[in-house]
Amino acid sequence: MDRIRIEGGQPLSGRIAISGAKNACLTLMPAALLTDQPLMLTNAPRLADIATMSALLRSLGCEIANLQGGRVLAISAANLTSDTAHYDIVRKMRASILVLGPMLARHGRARVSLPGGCAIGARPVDLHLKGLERLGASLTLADGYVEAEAPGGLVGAEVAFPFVSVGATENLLMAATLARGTTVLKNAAREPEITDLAACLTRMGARIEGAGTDTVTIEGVRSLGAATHPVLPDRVELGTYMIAPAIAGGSVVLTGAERGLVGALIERLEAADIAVEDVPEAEGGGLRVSRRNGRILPVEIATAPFPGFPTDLQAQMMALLCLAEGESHIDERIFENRFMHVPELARMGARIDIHGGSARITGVERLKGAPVMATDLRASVSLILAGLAAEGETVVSRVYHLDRGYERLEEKLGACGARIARLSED
Ligand SMILES: CC(=O)N[C@H]1[C@@H](OP(=O)(O)OP(=O)(O)OC[C@H]2O[C@@H](n3ccc(=O)[nH]c3=O)[C@H](O)[C@@H]2O)O[C@H](CO)[C@@H](O)[C@@H]1O
Ligand SMILES: C=C(OP(=O)(O)O)C(=O)O
Repeated sequence: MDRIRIEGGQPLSGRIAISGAKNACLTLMPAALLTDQPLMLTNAPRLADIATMSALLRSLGCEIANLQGGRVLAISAANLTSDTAHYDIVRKMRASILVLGPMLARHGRARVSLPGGCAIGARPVDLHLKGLERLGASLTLADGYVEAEAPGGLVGAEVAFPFVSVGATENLLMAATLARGTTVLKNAAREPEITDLAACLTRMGARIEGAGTDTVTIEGVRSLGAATHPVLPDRVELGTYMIAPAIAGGSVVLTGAERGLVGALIERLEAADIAVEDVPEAEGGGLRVSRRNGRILPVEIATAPFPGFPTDLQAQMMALLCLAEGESHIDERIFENRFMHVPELARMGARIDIHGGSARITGVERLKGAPVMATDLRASVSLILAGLAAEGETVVSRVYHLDRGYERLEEKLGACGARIARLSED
């Protein structure tokens, strides 16, 4: 298993190009199941999770061509050969559940393994299932699989989510594009990935209004067609690399970055006395993030659905606040067990107390390098960030978690002066 070694204490300077969004691509790929015409996704990230979604779609009979070294995915679901998403793939990645809505909408039948819990929480999919039932699907559970049927096709309905779910909104949005009549999704997620999915579905011929607000209306159409769609920039990768110069010192320009994707992060970084500036288009555009002289200021954070502070940046922000002058607080309100990075950060000298979903972080003057273990995707990258600032050597093991969501991480940070290397082992 590969490990990543970091020699900390190097201020960063340079440019980092932001890749296409993992979480957008993971919902755009299953959208291809809605049509027998090709869907071409440009600006796709090259990540383990994308390979897993490709494997899942291929297991259903999709043909996928990786063009331009995987930057462009050409997906055809013209000849589906299976209606079953098997456990051995689904267990690797929860986003696999996103094939359920599109398969059911186009074929009136789908069998998808239930994903099961994961490190950051139980993560049930009840909202996905109840929503599809509202559209007329009949669902049964057998052998750990959801068996879904709608032989006469799905029928539009009002679906009011009791709380915001990104995945359930995506599954229902896709399913509703081919349902008979009008579907109204209430209390829908407003994440940029939802807006991107709606834009792609619209290019394919879907009729959608209100994406990006909490009420989305979909007029079902008989069929969808071919489209080419660029995957939006990855706001979690962007946010992670914005925190890198904040914690390590220096100044980094993030290209392909959009302020609107990370508004809540920018607001908290500025409160912590980190400078975030727009780079003029004439100079290539993007955002410049710089550490000011002196200590980081402590801040209060509560994670929330978009446009609130994203749970996917909570661990990275906690790493930064370990070095603040004073006491910060973080409330994790989306997932019940998303503090696995805390004991690892503590091994590097951080002072963090956890009470339920709340963390109190008492800033220390410096962190010290240590061998640490990655437990999930964002927890792993918070250890990389801490390692950039720490004195001495940090070695992060189990980096396969990182490879799910960060493309060429060592290269991107190394180009800005970080002393970071992958230790490959067979
Ligand atoms: C592939 C992808 O896009 N993953 C993102 C997506 O995950 P995902 O779509 O799984 O997250 P949700 O927004 O659905 O989850 C929000 C909360 O609702 C709960 N819940 C969700 C569905 C359901 O049927 N029942 C239920 O109880 C979850 O356990 C969680 O506590 O949004 C999360 C919240 O922004 C991000 O952290 C993930 O990176
Ligand atoms: C939690 C994440 O992904 P997933 O929903 O695929 O587990 C993430 O991207 O941080």
